[in-house]
Order: sequence, then C-alpha cells, then structure tokens
Amino acid sequence: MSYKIYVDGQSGTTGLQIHERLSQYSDLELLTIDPDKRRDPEERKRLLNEADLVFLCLPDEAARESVALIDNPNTRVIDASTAHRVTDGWVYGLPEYDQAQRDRIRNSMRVAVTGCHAAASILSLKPLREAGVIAGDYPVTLHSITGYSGGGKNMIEQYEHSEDDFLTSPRHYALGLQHKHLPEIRRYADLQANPVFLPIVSNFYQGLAVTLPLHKVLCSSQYSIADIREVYRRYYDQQSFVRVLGQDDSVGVEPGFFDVQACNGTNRADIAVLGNDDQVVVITRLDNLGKGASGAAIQCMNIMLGFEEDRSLKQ
Ligand SMILES: NC(=O)C1=CN([C@@H]2O[C@H](COP(=O)(O)OP(=O)(O)OC[C@H]3O[C@@H](n4cnc5c(N)ncnc54)[C@H](OP(=O)(O)O)[C@@H]3O)[C@@H](O)[C@H]2O)C=CC1
Ligand SMILES: CC(=O)N[C@@H](CCC(=O)OP(=O)(O)O)C(=O)O
Repeated sequence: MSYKIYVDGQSGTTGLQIHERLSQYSDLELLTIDPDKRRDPEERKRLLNEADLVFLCLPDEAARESVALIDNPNTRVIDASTAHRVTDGWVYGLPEYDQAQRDRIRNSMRVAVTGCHAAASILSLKPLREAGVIAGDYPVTLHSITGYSGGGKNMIEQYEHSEDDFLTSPRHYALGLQHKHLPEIRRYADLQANPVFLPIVSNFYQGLAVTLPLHKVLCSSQYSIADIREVYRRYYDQQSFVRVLGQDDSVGVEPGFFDVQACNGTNRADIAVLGNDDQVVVITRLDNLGKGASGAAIQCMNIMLGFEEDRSLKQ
C-alpha cells in the first residue's frame, strides 16, 4: 500500500529537509501544495485530510490551526513544533526514551517530535533519573550550544545576510530562564522543578551540544565516572541512534576540545561522560536539524508506517 504524505510548512527549514528525505521513498505518494496557497487554510485543509500522514513544520500557532483543520479520523500527525509536546493524547517522539516508547509511537495517531535542546537534555537526564543517580529534586543546570539554523528561516537570514558584528560571537538567549523546551524537559526527565536552562546560539549553521554538570556531592550515592558511563551504556545498549562515548574515544578532531558538529548529517546523538572522579559533566551532541528535528520526525514516521526504523537515516 502506498501512503499519502503531506508536509505542512514544506518551504521552511525543517519542511524542506523532510521533503528531501521523503523524496528517497518511491513507495510513498507526496502531496504538495501550490506555493502561492501555502498559507491558505482551505487548501491546507484539503491536503491535510487527504493524507494518511502529515508532518507539521510550522510555528506553534499554525500547527494548532492545522490540527483543528483535520477531520479525517485516519490522518496521522507528526508535529515538529512545540505546540503538543506535553499535551494529553499526544505521544512524545523520542523512540529511545524508554522500552515502551516505540510501541507508543507505533500505535499513535498524534506524535509530537522533541525540541532540539530537549532531545539532548532528556537523553542525558533520563538514564540518570531511572538508575537513581540523581533524584527528582536534583538542581539540574543545562547549557546548550546551538547553530543558528535552530532559529529557522528568520535567524538563518539574519546570520547569513547581516554585517552586524555582534553575530560573530556566541550569544546567550532565553535570559529570563523560561525557554519553551522547559515543560518537556521537566516532564520527561521527571524533575520536580524546572532546570536552569541557558542556550547559546553561535555563528555556525547546524549542530548542538547540551552540557549537564553533575556535582558528585549531590548525587544519591557514590558513583564513579566509570559507573556513570556504564549507566548510559546499559540504558542505550540496544539503541542504534545513541552512542555512548568511551573514556578513550575522541570527542573532537583536536585532542582536548569537544566538537559540537560531529553528529551533523546524521540522526545520531553522542553522549560523552567527561571529567574525573570528583566532578563530572555529561555532554550530549546531536544535529539540531537531524535528531533534533527532521531526522527524528522521519524516524517516527518509519516506526508508525512499519518501515525499517533507520530507513533514509544515517547513524
Ligand atoms: N530549525 C530547527 O532546528 C528546529 C525547528 N523545529 C520546529 O519546527 C517548526 C518549523 O521550524 P523551522 O522549519 O525551523 O521554521 P521556518 O521559519 O524555517 O519555517 C516555518 C514554515 O512555516 C510556514 N508558515 C508560517 N506560518 C504559517 C501559516 N500560518 N500557515 C502555513 N504555513 C505557515 C512558513 O511559510 P513561509 O514560507 O510563508 O514563511 C515556513 O515555511 C517550528 O515549530 C520549529 O520550532 C523543531 C526542532 C528544530
Ligand atoms: C537557535 C534557536 O533559536 N533555536 C530554537 C530551538 C529550535 C527548536 O527545537 O524548536 P522547537 O521547540 O519549536 O521544535 C530555540 O531555542 O527556540
């Protein structure tokens, strides 16, 4: 059977990448909208209801509008926006979250793909919470360094076509500590309070790394750095898109420096446990446009439609 697929927001950063990946599936029928009508609710409604599965690659408000336009009970939705990630009736699109998540995704009509910062944060936090290395009231701090494509078309335009000097250096943002990914991080890492989360956007196109400091005195029992690495190893043992870096693995091209862009072009997340037996940091990197957006969305589609999970995705 050939499924009909529609990408709402097909000309945006994430939409274009999903389209490109879908063009490798000769057994799917891609529905496309006339570019002049791409914001026309009537035309979008027609396509949304004709499709077996739709990707929403839109700002949050437009994603909510698309969902409201769907009245075909058989149309399945994969939403790349922040709109539905902690909404009842939606499944969180992170297959590696726990043992049951793939089945939840497979059986769902509504899947919300993770935020890019959130994916790296939750992949770091969940095994530690599950093993009891940190408790739910652990005071979590997260820093995320991201390429500017994370900000979509407008930010790409700003970085690539402006002469402004301030864009040449890294910029902290979300300074009110209320970034839109906090609700999903808090819920899926099962934390009692919001982490202190501070992202930093820098002058490179794509790639992201979240740093989680672990203060050993605050961890529930005395885990060595090797024990912590082992917790991740065991947790992600069966996951082809998560790699736990060993003590001797290189984390960057140049010794002593971490490479934020090493997962670019893949759907992989790398987790590095660094430091020493007194102080540990966990750094998780991924491609914000891959595992952080279009790659994750395609991975969810593969699961939902019964394809090989890694079809068209690089590890
Ligand atoms: N970039 C990234 O790394 C990530 C992005 N996301 C999320 O994915 C979603 C899309 O992001 P991204 O691709 O970066 O954004 P872009 O700004 O690059 O693209 C947004 C797209 O949405 C379209 N659009 C906006 N408003 C409407 C509307 N009312 N009706 C129909 N179409 C509309 C735009 O159309 P037009 O061509 O007319 O401007 C554009 O094609 C967002 O929710 C974003 O937060 C998620 C994870 C990572
Ligand atoms: C650099 C930059 O601005 N990045 C975006 C994150 C992109 C993303 O993951 O957005 P969604 O939550 O909508 O999926 C931000 O921090 O808001």
